[in-house]
Formats: sequence, structure tokens, C-alpha cells
Amino acid sequence: MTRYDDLFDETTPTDSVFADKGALDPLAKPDKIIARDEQERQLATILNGVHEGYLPTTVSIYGPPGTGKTTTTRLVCREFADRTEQVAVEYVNLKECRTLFSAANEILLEVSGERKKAYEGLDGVFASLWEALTEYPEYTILLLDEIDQLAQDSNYDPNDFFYRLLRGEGRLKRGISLSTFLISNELLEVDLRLDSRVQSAMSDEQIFFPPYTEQQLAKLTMPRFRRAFRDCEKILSVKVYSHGLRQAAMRWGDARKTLTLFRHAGETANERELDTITRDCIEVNLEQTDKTATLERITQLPLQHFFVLISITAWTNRRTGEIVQPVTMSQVEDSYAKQSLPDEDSIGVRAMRDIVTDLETMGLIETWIDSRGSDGRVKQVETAFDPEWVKDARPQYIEQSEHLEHPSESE
Ligand SMILES: Nc1ncnc2c1ncn2[C@@H]1O[C@H](COP(=O)(O)OP(=O)(O)OP(=O)(O)O)[C@@H](O)[C@H]1O
Repeated sequence: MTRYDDLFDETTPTDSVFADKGALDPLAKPDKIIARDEQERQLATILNGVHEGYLPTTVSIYGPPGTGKTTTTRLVCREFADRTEQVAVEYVNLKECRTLFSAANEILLEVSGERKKAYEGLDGVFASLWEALTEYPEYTILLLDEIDQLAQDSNYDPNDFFYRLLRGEGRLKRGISLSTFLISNELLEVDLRLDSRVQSAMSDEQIFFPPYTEQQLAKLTMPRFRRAFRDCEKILSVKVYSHGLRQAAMRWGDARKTLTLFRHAGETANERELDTITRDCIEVNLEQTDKTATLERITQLPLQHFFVLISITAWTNRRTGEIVQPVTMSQVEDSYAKQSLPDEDSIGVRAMRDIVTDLETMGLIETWIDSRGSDGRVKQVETAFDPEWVKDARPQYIEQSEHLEHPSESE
């Protein structure tokens, strides 16, 4: 027997609570959309505009994570295009695009199968995009997912990108009918601080996806749980199931996290060699699920946002070593300065305050103003999650900043 024979033997599931764990994979495409009737109807009404010769330039699809924005929008648009010859739909996820140029290139790749070199700039990419779209049916719907990941970069401003996409000369000259559905967590004009020129080029069609209620999560998850768990009614009692759903609805209203919570709970039951999922299996995984999801978001932040998070969580209690929360804005500024970042990595106080506002918009921190009598008004800041988790995100940033590998003594 090799070491691996032992390892695989030890980890082979025996008496697993799962029959088909894949049913809990949030990445698996569901066969049908559940509990989003209103949003499906809004989408269908907008799409049916084609029969009256009109599609809005933009449709903003927004709401918190895991509320079915992508799944619902893709499916309804695809079903519509399958039934309507004049319509083509393209989907592009911009999550991995670090620059506005790469985002434009990603769209071009989807539409034409080619990319442009950096020296051709945004103008070059858009010129080819309009060229390629002339071959498309009368109406093209471009679904741009995670568009809130776009940020100012050293070459372009999001306003340049959007203005070219919505009002570009090549587009107007060729009379291309392109409708861009912008999928994001926040309304874009707020999130990306788009200027009035771009805002006026956007239509005011908006579809909001609110967090799921407990009843909606029940409808959405039950068919999957029946497939996922062996003898579901026995393994997952109504009491435990309801407790998990109530917590999931109260904390997140997020279908993805809810599926993950119950998958983890099943794994805990297996590890503990239980033949049912207990309330405790849910409890231990509630915090873990929160932590995993939060770390995923933190590790996707730009480096400067992470430096600011470090500054917010840098004050510790001398006696207990615990991170002090909340801290004042001037404490945050102090600890940012104490990090002694090299010049090329360092930003001014004003830019730092903008990042604090960004972090608040993303729901990662909370701020409020305290009135301190003669000392005036003081802005307080604290993380919306356990501040210790910032340390766990650190290894992910080391590649981007040597400074994080060898932090200064004073930090
Ligand atoms: N209404 C629904 N019906 C069926 N499955 C759903 C529904 N909503 C969400 N899901 C499941 O949850 C997963 C996540 O949903 P989706 O990616 O559509 O959410 P989102 O709102 O676009 O999230 P994010 O903002 O994080 O991208 C889907 O892959 C699907 O498995």
C-alpha cells in the first residue's frame, strides 16, 4: 500500500449523507428559474420592444450577490433570441479584466473572435467592434456581467469606455442597434461616478433583484436538496432545514451562499460520522460561509483598497492584542502613514478617503459620524466582518507588493 492508497481509503465516503453533491454546486446551470417571475416579466417586456422597433441603449440589472441576476438575464435573453431572428445575444463577464482596454478587447473577442494589440488603443478596439457588428442581426444585446469591476486605470477613465460604447462615432455612422445590459451589484452611475455626458446616453431602464426571502430560498433550494441528499426528509429534518434557511435569508438572501452552506453542513455531518445533518452542522458553517465569501471579495480588491483595509484594522489593544474597532478616520490616516509604503505605492489623504467611501459602498466597512462636544464631529470606521480576516487575505497580495512580505517595523 502506498501513502496515497491510505489517503484515498481514509477519505472515501462511507455512509455519506450525499446522493448527488453536484446538485448543490452553485456554478451548475439550473434547468429553470425559480422565484423571479417579476424580473422575468420586466425583461420580457423590454425585449418585446423589438416588435415595436425599439430596444433601450442600456438596461441596468442590479442587486446584491447571488440574487439570480446573471442566471435569469442570460436565460430569458437566450430564450427570446431563439424565438426572434432579428436578435443576437452575446454574454461577456468582465470580472478578470484589469484594465478598460482589456474589457473592450474581451467584448471584441466575443463578437469577432479576435483581439487587438495594446498600441491600437480603445479607438482601435471599438472600430473593429462596430465593423464586426455590421454582420450581426438587426438588434444585438450585449450582456456585460460584473461591470462594476471596471475602474479607473492609468490609461483610460470608465467614462471614456462607456461613452465610446454607447455613443461611439462608428456605431452612430453605421446605425448599429446595440442594447447593453449592465449587470452589477450597485447602480453603475453611483458606483463608477459616471459623468452627466455618459448618464444622458444611458436609458433609465432598471431591473432590481432584491435579496431572496426565506420562502423564495425554500422554493429555490428544495428541489436541489431532494437530489443532493440521500433520503432527504430523513437526513435533513424540517427543523434544521428551516433554521438554516432562516439564517441564510436573514444574513445574505443569496442563493449561492445558501447552497454552499448546506453543502458544507452535509460535509460536516460526514466528517462527524452522523447520519443526519444537525443544527450544529449548520451553525459551525454559518461563520465559515461568511468568511469564505468575504475573503473572496477582499482578495479581489485593488491593492490600494487592501492597504486601506490594513490601516483600518491596524490598531490593537496592548493588553489583549485584539484589533480595536471602531477607529477614527484620523487613526486610519495615521496607520496608513505608518505603513511607510514606497512612494510609488503611496496615495494622498484625499484618494484614501475616496477608497474608504468605495469600501463602504461595497458593504465591507461601515462609517458614521460621532459628535464629540468641543472636539467637533469625528468620523468612525469599522469593518462589517471580523477584522482578523484581513490577515488571512494578506498572502494573496504578496505577489503584488513586496512591501507586504516585509512590512515595516512600525506597522
Ligand atoms: N432564481 C433562481 N432560480 C434558480 N437558480 C438560481 C436562481 N437564482 C440563483 N440561482 C442559483 O444561484 C447561482 C448564483 O446566481 P447568479 O449568478 O445568477 O446570481 P447573481 O445575482 O448574478 O450573483 P453575482 O452578483 O454574485 O454575480 C446560480 O448559478 C444558480 O445556481
